[in-house]
Amino acid sequence: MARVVVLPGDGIGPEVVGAALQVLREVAPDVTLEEHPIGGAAFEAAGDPFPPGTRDALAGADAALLGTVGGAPDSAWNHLPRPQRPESGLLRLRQHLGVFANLRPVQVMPGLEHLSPLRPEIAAGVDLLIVRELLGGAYFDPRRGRGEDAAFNTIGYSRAEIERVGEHAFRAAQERRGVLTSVDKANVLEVSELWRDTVTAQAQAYPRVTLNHEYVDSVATLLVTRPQRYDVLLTENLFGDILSDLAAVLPGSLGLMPSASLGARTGLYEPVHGSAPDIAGQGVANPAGTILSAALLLRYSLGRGSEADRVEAAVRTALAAVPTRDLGGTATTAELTAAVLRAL
Ligand SMILES: NC(=O)c1ccc[n+]([C@@H]2O[C@H](COP(=O)([O-])OP(=O)(O)OC[C@H]3O[C@@H](n4cnc5c(N)ncnc54)[C@H](O)[C@@H]3O)[C@@H](O)[C@H]2O)c1
Ligand SMILES: CC(C)[C@H](C(=O)O)[C@@H](O)C(=O)O
Ligand SMILES: [Mg+2]
Repeated sequence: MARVVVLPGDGIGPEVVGAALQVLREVAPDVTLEEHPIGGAAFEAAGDPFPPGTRDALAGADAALLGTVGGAPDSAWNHLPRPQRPESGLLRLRQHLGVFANLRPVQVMPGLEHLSPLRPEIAAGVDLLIVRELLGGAYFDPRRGRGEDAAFNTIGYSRAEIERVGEHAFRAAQERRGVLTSVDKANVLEVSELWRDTVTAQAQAYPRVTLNHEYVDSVATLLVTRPQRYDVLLTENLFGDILSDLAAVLPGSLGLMPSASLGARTGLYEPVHGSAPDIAGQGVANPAGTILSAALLLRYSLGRGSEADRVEAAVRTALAAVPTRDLGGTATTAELTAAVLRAL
């Protein structure tokens, strides 16, 4: 029987995960859901943002569903030694699982164009996928350091690291509209030169995919002015972090953005947004990104594509009927969740 490890985390994490669990229990009642602490909550409980108990629970699990980690700007957590901070717990979780390919789909769902702050002719029909490398680059490179008046980080990638995430992007493009845009800064960075060379060589194996290379600064503009030109975007870790928050403008809110992190037996599913300390505890967070992440979990880790389709359709219906506050509506977390459950 399938087993999913549930990691609510901090801030709005428990609120949005609570919503997704209601949906999962409805469409997949046979799946075992097991909650464990992560992030600041785990630091408070166990002195470690990724405690051994949570790590052990992941062994043999089919998937993990994560909420969010991290505190407000003035949180004491931000002054802990870096390995004890909530965000380090999340990075260690990703590394422990070995999930190097982070898929962040961005869709303006039919009938929900009005939720985008962009003009309808720009937003309508947008359906793109950001494939973000998740275990390399500046985030994990050991060549880093901080002195009193100087500090440095390094963006290092090996050909093998680029190839393995590239494979996910090429395969996704092949199954979609066949256009892959590799995002880099090859006009300035050597690491981007290697990225570009590697992806170009890989393209030989995917004759049905058209490969383009674009500079990340230019993509930042085109993503919100001409988003319909993109199908799959492949990018390194830090560029992908930034571009995926920017892409949230397209559907209308960070609260709508799901993600799937793949590459290992146990997939990790989490919304793209953070712990939103400004609205945490108020019951107004948009749970759609987490519910849609649960749909990705059903599709990719549990092989239940039809249930995933059902959940996605229900979210679309619910958002059209009762948009949450981040989308200009008034629905609370509970009201949107109830609407999703009704629409299933
Ligand atoms: N994956 C993660 O766990 C993750 C991701 C990003 C940031 N963080 C952490 O979260 C904390 C806050 O970061 P931040 O403020 O830069 O980013 P954030 O994504 O938490 O919030 C940015 C803005 O978007 C809003 N927002 C985000 N999610 C929403 C939702 N579901 N519904 C409605 N509104 C939503 C917030 O209210 C806020 O105004 C920090 O500690 C940061 O390190 C965690
Ligand atoms: C919280 C942080 C470590 C994380 C990241 O930078 O990967 C987040 O911003 C994300 O996008 O998932
Ligand atoms: Mg981010």
